[in-house]
Amino acid sequence: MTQQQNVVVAAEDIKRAQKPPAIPGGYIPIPRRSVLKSLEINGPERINAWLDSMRASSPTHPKSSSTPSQISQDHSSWILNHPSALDMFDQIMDASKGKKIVMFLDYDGTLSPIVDDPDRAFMSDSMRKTVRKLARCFPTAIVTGRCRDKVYNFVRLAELYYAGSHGMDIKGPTRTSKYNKDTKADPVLFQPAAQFLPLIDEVYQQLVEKTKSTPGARVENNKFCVSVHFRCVEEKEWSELAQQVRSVLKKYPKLRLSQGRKVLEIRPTIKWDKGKALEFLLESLGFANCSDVFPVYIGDDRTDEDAFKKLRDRGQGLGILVSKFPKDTNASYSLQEPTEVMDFLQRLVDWKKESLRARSRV
Ligand SMILES: O=P(O)(O)OC[C@H]1O[C@H](O[C@H]2O[C@H](CO)[C@@H](O)[C@H](O)[C@H]2O)[C@H](O)[C@@H](O)[C@@H]1O
Repeated sequence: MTQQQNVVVAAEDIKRAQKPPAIPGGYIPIPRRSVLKSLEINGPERINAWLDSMRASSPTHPKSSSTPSQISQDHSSWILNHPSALDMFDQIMDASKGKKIVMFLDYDGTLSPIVDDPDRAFMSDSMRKTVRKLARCFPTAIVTGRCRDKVYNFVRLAELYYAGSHGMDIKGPTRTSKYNKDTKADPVLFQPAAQFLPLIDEVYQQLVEKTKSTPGARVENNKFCVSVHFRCVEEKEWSELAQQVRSVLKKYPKLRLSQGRKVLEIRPTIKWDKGKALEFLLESLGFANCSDVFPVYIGDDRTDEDAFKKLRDRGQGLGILVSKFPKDTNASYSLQEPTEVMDFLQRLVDWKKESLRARSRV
C-alpha cells in the first residue's frame, strides 16, 4: 500500500480522506505508529497505567495540550491510515471478490450508542432490522464483553452466533438460516472458562461490597467476567475506585484485568479473547484453513483489538474501528459511530442483493 503517514491535508478533508490507500488483495497491512503499552508494572504506577489506558479507550475530546492545528494534523494523518469504510466501500468489496464474507460485530459502542446506564444500552429497531437483513446475506456473530443472555435480550435475533464474556461463552443460532440448515446437529456451544464460574461469582460479590462506598460505581456480572464501571463516578474518585478493584484482585492470581471504555474488566487468566473467539467461530462455520474467507470485524473498544490483530496475523479480511477520535489500533478502517455502522451494514446488504441479481441475469 502507499504509505501516507504524516501527510497534511486540508481541514475539509479531515472527516473523509480523499485519496485513501489502495487495497492489495485482502488485508491492508498498516504499520503501527506506537505499540500498545504493557501494563505489567507495580504499585501506584499500575493504577495510573490502568486509568490512562481506560481514558485512551474512551477519548471524549482531542488531547487538551494540542493546538487546533496539531489536532487537525493528527486527525488527518490518522484518517489517511484508517480511512472511512463507507468511503472505501467499493475497494473493500473488490478485495472480497471470490471470497465468503463473514461478519463479526461488537455490541456496545458499535451496534448501540454508549450510554450511562449499561442496562439501558438499547439497540434501535432500525439497527435490528439491518442486522437481521445482514444475517440473511452472511454468517453473522455478535462478539461482546457482555453476558451472552444479556446481549441476546438487547439484540433478539435468534439467527445469529453469540460470543459473550469476551468470547468465553459461545453459542450458535437457535433459529435455522441458510448457514445452519442441519437442525439435528447440536448448536455450537463453547465455554472455555466454565471452571471459573464460582470464582467469578465470588469476586463479583467482593467487588460490589468493596466499591459500594464510591458514589456512581457500578459492578456488572458478565458471567465469565466482571465489569467495574467508572462512567458515573467523578474523575477525582477514579484512583480510589481503581485501588478498591486492585485490593480485591490481588487475592485472585487466576484473574486478570483489562481496560475498556470507562470500565475495568476482570476475567480469567486463560489465553482466550475476542480474537480466539473469532477463529473458533470461523472453524465452526467450516472455514478452518480456508483462503477464500473474508472476515469483517467491527468494534470500538480495546478488547476488540485482539480480533483486529487476529485478522492482521491471518492476513484475511479486515478490521473496522468505530471511533470519532484517533486511537492506537490494529484496525484498517474507521467508522465514526453506530449510525455509520448501520449505513455500512446496509450497503453490504444492498451489494449482496445486487450481486445476486447480476448473477441471475447471466
Ligand atoms: O465488548 P462490548 O460489547 O463493547 O462490551 C464491553 C463493555 O460494554 C458495556 O459497557 C460499555 O457500554 C455501556 C453502555 O453504553 C457504558 O455505560 C460503559 O461505560 C461502557 O464501557 C458493558 O456494560 C460492559 O459490561 C462490557 O464489558
